[in-house]
Amino acid sequence: MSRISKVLTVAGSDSGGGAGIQADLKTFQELDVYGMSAITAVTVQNTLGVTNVYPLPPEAAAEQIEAVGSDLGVDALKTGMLFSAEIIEAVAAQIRAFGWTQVVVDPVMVAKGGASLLQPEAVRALREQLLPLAFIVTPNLPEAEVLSGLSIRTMEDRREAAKRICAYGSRQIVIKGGHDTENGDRVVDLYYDGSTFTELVGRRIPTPHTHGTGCTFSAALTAGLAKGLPALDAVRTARAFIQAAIEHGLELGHGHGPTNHFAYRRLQGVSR
Ligand SMILES: Nc1ncnc2c1ncn2[C@@H]1O[C@H](COP(=O)(O)OP(=O)(O)O)[C@@H](O)[C@H]1O
Ligand SMILES: Cc1ncc(COP(=O)(O)O)c(N)n1
Repeated sequence: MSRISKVLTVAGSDSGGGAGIQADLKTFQELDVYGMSAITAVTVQNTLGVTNVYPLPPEAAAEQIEAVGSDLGVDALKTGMLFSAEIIEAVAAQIRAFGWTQVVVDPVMVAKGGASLLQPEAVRALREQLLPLAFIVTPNLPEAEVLSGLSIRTMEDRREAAKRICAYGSRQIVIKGGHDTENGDRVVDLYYDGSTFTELVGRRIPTPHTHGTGCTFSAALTAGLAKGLPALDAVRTARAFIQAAIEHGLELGHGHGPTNHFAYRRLQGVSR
């Protein structure tokens, strides 16, 4: 077998299996990369919501990253739920120490049910410590508003927010459009590489089962980068992966169900 790409997720655990570390590892597996994890927090969560969050000590995140980085090696990594400024600082310090550049920052702030996954006072650390290390940052619309300080109504607002967020140091950005219900039957993600904007337009699937869409998207993007895809191609693959996963949602649980991580591979007819 040719050399397998190695991918690390630094994120929170979702006991329900649809978001966080669990979504990331499933996505990595489906995209034929070797998945590793550094857990930052354990959430008590199902499709109905998050009922508790147990953050781990910042050293726990740092030591897990050190363990995999020093032994197995990391071709690309993503960050998800980081919860506190102290964990962000510990994670950023490891990324700097290893000199990793293929870094996808998914600036997770709030779960779909409304529970906070990032302390409000940690936003500054996210902007100042982590964004300068990001190859691509992937906020949803509410996260883009917090990071840019702008209220985003129009595509023009979104482009301005993208520029402002990139000014913190991220090389590229995708502002995801899942929360924008003004676009009718379209969902539009906006990609910006520091000079050019690209709108990725997909069909909006009318479903409540979108738990873990952001995690899954950023995990697929990270897998693509690890395999050496150019950034925009990795973004397009991640869009296709999440589109299939939402379209063939599993309808599990009694609330916002998870997406279907098997769907993309099955639709591609890829066999291993
Ligand atoms: N109903 C939907 N139909 C199709 N694509 C969607 C839908 N909801 C979200 N997406 C896609 O899923 C990804 C995650 O989007 P979003 O919901 O904005 O992020 P988050 O899960 O971080 O809140 C994006 O690529 C977005 O376009
Ligand atoms: C542990 C954890 N991390 C992230 C999310 C956000 O999920 P989404 O991808 O739906 O925004 C979540 N609900 N739980």
